[in-house]
Amino acid sequence: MQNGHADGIYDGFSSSQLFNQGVCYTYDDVIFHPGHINFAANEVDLTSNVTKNIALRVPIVSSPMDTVTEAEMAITMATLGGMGFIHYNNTAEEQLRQVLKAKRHVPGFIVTPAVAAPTDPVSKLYELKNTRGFSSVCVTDTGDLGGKLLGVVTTRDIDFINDKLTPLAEVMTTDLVTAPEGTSADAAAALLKKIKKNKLPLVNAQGELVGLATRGGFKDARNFPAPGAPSLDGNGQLRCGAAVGTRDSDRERVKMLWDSALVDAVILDSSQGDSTYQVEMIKHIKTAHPGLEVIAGNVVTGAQARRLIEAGADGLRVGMGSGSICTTQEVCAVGRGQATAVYHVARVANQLGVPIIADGGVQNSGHITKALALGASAVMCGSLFAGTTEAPGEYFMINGQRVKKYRGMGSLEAMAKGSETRYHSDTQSLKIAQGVSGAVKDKGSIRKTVPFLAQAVRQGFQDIGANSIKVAREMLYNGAMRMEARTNAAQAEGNVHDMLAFEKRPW
Ligand SMILES: NC(=O)C1=CN([C@@H]2O[C@H](COP(=O)(O)OP(=O)(O)OC[C@H]3O[C@@H](n4cnc5c(N)ncnc54)[C@H](O)[C@@H]3O)[C@@H](O)[C@H]2O)C=CC1
Ligand SMILES: O=c1[nH]c(=O)c2[nH+]cn([C@@H]3O[C@H](COP(=O)(O)O)[C@@H](O)[C@H]3O)c2[nH]1
Ligand SMILES: [K+]
Repeated sequence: MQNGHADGIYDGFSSSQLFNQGVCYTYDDVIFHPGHINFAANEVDLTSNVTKNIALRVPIVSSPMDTVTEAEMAITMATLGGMGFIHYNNTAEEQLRQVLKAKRHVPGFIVTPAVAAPTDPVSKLYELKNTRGFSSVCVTDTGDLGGKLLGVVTTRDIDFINDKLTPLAEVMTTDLVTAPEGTSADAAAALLKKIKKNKLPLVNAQGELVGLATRGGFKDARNFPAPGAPSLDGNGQLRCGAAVGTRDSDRERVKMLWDSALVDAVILDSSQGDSTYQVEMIKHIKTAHPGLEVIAGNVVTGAQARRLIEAGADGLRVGMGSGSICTTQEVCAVGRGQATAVYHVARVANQLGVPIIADGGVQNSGHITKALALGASAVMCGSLFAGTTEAPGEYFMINGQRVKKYRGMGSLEAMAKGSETRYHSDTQSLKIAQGVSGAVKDKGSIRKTVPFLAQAVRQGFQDIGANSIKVAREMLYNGAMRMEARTNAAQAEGNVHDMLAFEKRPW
């Protein structure tokens, strides 16, 4: 037997013993016993399903929140082997635009190229340089990606232009080397090397700008860990999901996202998913768009899970009140400790063949290992990815710290933005906040964070003695995975202590 109970004396608890004592635990309360290692950490296979039919090499997804996931986050998550879910605190058209942008993106190319109109003034480039660090801009007839490419302006073109209102059309370079749509990132990099230019616009047969490769972008990529295989759909496009509600207008939204963008999965976004609204929506989607994966939730009990699975859910999101910005447990007195919620929902869902996503409360790699080892097939993160380069919004300063906004989707501020569709028409006239709004520190790019998180999780699985999520699952349910709850003192001991000064850098 694994984990040291060969002599018949049981050390620690099995999962079913630990989680059936009338106490709910969260990640920090629980600790695993080490198992036996007979494989390298690099050999640990984290491939796992986020829905019945979508597997991810890196089972980490970004939350559908308006300060976490728009196209840039979704593109980068999928490029790294994970996946992003576009929020729906916007119009259906805006959400579709974001999903399309992600689905059409080719990994290796610039995610959000700077594009201007020929009538835009030279000052526009200075503005782009200040706000986004760009030193050049593509000029198209519409001023947007998808418009006919007319030229490129770099800072070199405008160095000696004194009148900052001069239209870009007068200074742009029109003699351009371009590559056709469909050029691979490797071919684009090779061409840039050969032509000794900084920019390579991609154009389609109509001469419209569809993408941009830059020398800086390829050079930059070398500073990050190699991303590995991206998460792709059957057509070779990046995977991308989206959140929706359960109102009538959401049926239209889902239809648009599916018909126009082949969105991979929709999340029915609610704090309490066990409702007739969700049951009906799941049935509607599975009938109207059978190829589309539906993730329902959120739930925290086996009974809730069973109802949504029986309605046809392809995945479940688990967590109520565990999020860093959540006040649901305080305001509504309903929820569950996240480790216990993950364990119990996973037990039911795994039996019924439906994967679950542990959503909220993930603060570090150890929490991801715990969620996956306790039965989740993927984790969803908000706060961990808020404040990164890829998160929506601009950086600003608070007390000398560079920060970005992060807010709960049930905060007054977020509701005020989305209230028209979501709350205005409701019977509920008094709005009660279930989340807060604030800011988080600049965390740099997720291109660094996600690979390191995945590697730390592989290391955790190695310590547990499981070389894959499948093996961990067997150990969880046959009692081989041993664990205990930690007292407050044991938790304190597990953290850094008795240091006068130290720097805690995870990687
Ligand atoms: N995971 C968590 O712990 C929590 C998450 N949140 C997030 O905040 C946002 C808002 O969450 P909720 O307030 O739960 O949103 P919600 O849209 O599910 O619920 C808002 C109100 O509308 C009602 N409602 C829902 N669908 C309806 C329908 N089809 N017809 C009529 N009434 C309907 C609900 O019963 C509720 O009273 C979501 O993004 C959610 O993910 C909020 C609280 C907790
Ligand atoms: O009680 C809540 N009020 C809110 O306003 C709110 N907004 C998001 N969420 C949920 O929190 C998750 C993100 O949690 P983390 O920041 O801990 O990753 C998300 O993925 C959601 O499940 C909310 N919960
Ligand atoms: K909370």
